[in-house]
Amino acid sequence: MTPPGAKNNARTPPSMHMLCHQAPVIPVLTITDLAHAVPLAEALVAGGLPVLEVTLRTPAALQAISLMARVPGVTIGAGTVLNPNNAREAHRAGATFAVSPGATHPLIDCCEDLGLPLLPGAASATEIMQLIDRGFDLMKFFPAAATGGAAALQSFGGPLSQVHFCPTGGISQDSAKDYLALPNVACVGGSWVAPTKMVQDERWGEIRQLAHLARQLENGRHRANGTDRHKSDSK
Ligand SMILES: O=C[C@H](O)COP(=O)(O)O
Ligand SMILES: CC(=O)C(=O)O
Repeated sequence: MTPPGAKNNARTPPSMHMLCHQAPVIPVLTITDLAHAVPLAEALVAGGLPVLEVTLRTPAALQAISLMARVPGVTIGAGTVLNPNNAREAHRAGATFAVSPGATHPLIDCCEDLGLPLLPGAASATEIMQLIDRGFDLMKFFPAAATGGAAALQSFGGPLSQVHFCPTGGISQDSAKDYLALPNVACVGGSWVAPTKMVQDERWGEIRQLAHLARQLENGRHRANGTDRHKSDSK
């Protein structure tokens, strides 16, 4: 239910749908060393994953977003956006979308004011319904594996079929297939394409390979979730 005082005009903008349909996987990145930001983004985009989420969990995150935003072909978003201040900082740094593990009305209102597309998180039918009330039809499902995985999303697809999801949390190259086969999954998010040790060791070629494998998950994506769908979303 929209509480008194909360604005009513938030919604999932068409651009957020388009981002989620650009590639089957959005890498979720936590950057500790700023020197890794650009080569990491280059490796991921070269492997076929152009939409990246940098979590605001490290002191380097905002500067990393600014640097990665300038890498050709990359669309950069901020993750772990928990409150209006996080949203404003991410927007100022150059993030073109925001991702949150949950959702609050102040965060939704702030992103709406900034014109910053938001992918809000939900993990239960009630949370999904509250976001539908705020106008959203595309959400993060977090923590995906721990909250019932693909089976839970399949069940939500019955009563809440108007909503599409980007499940994130505990997803691997293997389990991603089960999610992407569902008609209500737009894409999945995950850190497996940029493992911490591989980033620390600057093994960019291997990360590009992981991204390339993840891109191939496109082949098992549900037909309604292919690149054709976003054309109708953006009308
Ligand atoms: O906190 C979780 C991140 O959003 C991504 O989850 P993951 O590391 O399990 O892929
Ligand atoms: C986990 C998550 O949803 C985030 O960091 O944005």
